[in-house]
Amino acid sequence: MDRIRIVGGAELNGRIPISGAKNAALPLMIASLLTPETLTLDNVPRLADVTLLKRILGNHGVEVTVAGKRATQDEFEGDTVKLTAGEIVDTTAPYDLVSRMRASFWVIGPLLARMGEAKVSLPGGCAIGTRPVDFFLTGLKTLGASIDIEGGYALARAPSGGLTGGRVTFPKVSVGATHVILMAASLARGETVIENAAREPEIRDLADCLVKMGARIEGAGASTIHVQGVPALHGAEHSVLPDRIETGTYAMAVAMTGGDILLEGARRGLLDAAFDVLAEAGATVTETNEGVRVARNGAGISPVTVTTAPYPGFPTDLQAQLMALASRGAGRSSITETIFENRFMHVAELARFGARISLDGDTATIEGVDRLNGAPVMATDLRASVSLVIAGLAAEGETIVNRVYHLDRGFERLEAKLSRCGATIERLTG
Ligand SMILES: CC(=O)N[C@H]1[C@@H](OP(=O)(O)OP(=O)(O)OC[C@H]2O[C@@H](n3ccc(=O)[nH]c3=O)[C@H](O)[C@@H]2O)O[C@H](CO)[C@@H](O)[C@@H]1O
Ligand SMILES: C=C(OP(=O)(O)O)C(=O)O
Repeated sequence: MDRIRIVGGAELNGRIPISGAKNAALPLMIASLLTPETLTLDNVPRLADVTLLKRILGNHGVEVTVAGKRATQDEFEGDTVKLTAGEIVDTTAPYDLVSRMRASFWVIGPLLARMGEAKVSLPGGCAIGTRPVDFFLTGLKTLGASIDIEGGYALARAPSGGLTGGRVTFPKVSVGATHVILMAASLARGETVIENAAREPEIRDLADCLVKMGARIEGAGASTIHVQGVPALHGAEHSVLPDRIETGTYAMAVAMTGGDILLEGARRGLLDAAFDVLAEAGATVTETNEGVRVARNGAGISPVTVTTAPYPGFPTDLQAQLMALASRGAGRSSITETIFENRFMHVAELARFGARISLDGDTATIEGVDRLNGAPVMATDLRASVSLVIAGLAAEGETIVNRVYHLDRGFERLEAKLSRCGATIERLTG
């Protein structure tokens, strides 16, 4: 099993290219199931989750071709992926594939809308909470579907005339359920109104692509979305938006190690809440026409008080990375996690570096320390893993991060991106 070895203590200086967003690429690829024509996606990141989704879509009959753009190892441009679901050959998404990635459950929306049926295993994904799918199922029922849970699968059927529009009001903001109802409603008869919709930029990105495919959607990016269903969608070309979580992660890294990094292609406006917190912590954040520049020179890290929230609030997917940063703060920080009930697995691992963190319910209190010391640590989920990398970069001495397959789900060529900025970081294979 691969591990990552880091020798910490160096500042980060230089440029880090930001990849296409995992959490946009996945629903965009799934949207290819809605049309028999070709959907061409540009700027698709090379990630384990993308590879797995290609397999899942292939199982349904989607032809996937990839045209990589990189001629040399130093080029970080994303892939162009063409997806053609000419014929859906299988409406079942099996357990062994779906259990490995939460987003694979989302095929239920387009399969049901286009084929009138879907049998999809209940999902897996990062172990950060119970993560039920009740909002998806209630929402699809509102569009007329019947749903049974049998043998660990959701069996969904549309009425004989297909799905019909309806008013879907989510009790709580859900990114995945918003993606799924958006896709299903695009091919339903009549109007669907989605209330308390997620406002994450990845929702807007999916909606923009669906509109290029012929969907009629208004309000994506706001809490109420109106969809007028159309009988069929067609092919389109779309470029995946930059990854705001990757952006925030490298921004936290340089805020922690010190130095000056240009996050190429990043957009500040996708991540205002996190950049505001970084500025409060002592980093300088400047938007340029090439991306976002983050620097911390000389000054220490100020403590912060942060609560995670749905967009435009501070993202839960940056909570672990912020905790790593706060562990070196000059004083007491407080971080409250409101999205997932079990997203503190990194606390025990950060303690191995000498971080002083105590937990009380959904709130972590972090007493900043003057130095962290490198240690062997274990990655537990995607964002927790990268918080350990950040801590390792700032710690004195050697850190070994075990179970790095979590990192490969969401961070493209992490070691290459960091080592070109002065970090001592390498992958130990086998
Ligand atoms: C692939 C992808 O885009 N993953 C992101 C997506 O996950 P995901 O779409 O799974 O997260 P949701 O927004 O659905 O989850 C938000 C909350 O709603 C709850 N819930 C959700 C659905 C449901 O049917 N019932 C229910 O109770 C969840 O357990 C959680 O407490 O948004 C999360 C919140 O920003 C991010 O951390 C993930 O990185
Ligand atoms: C939690 C995440 O992914 P998933 O929803 O696929 O588990 C994530 O991207 O941080």
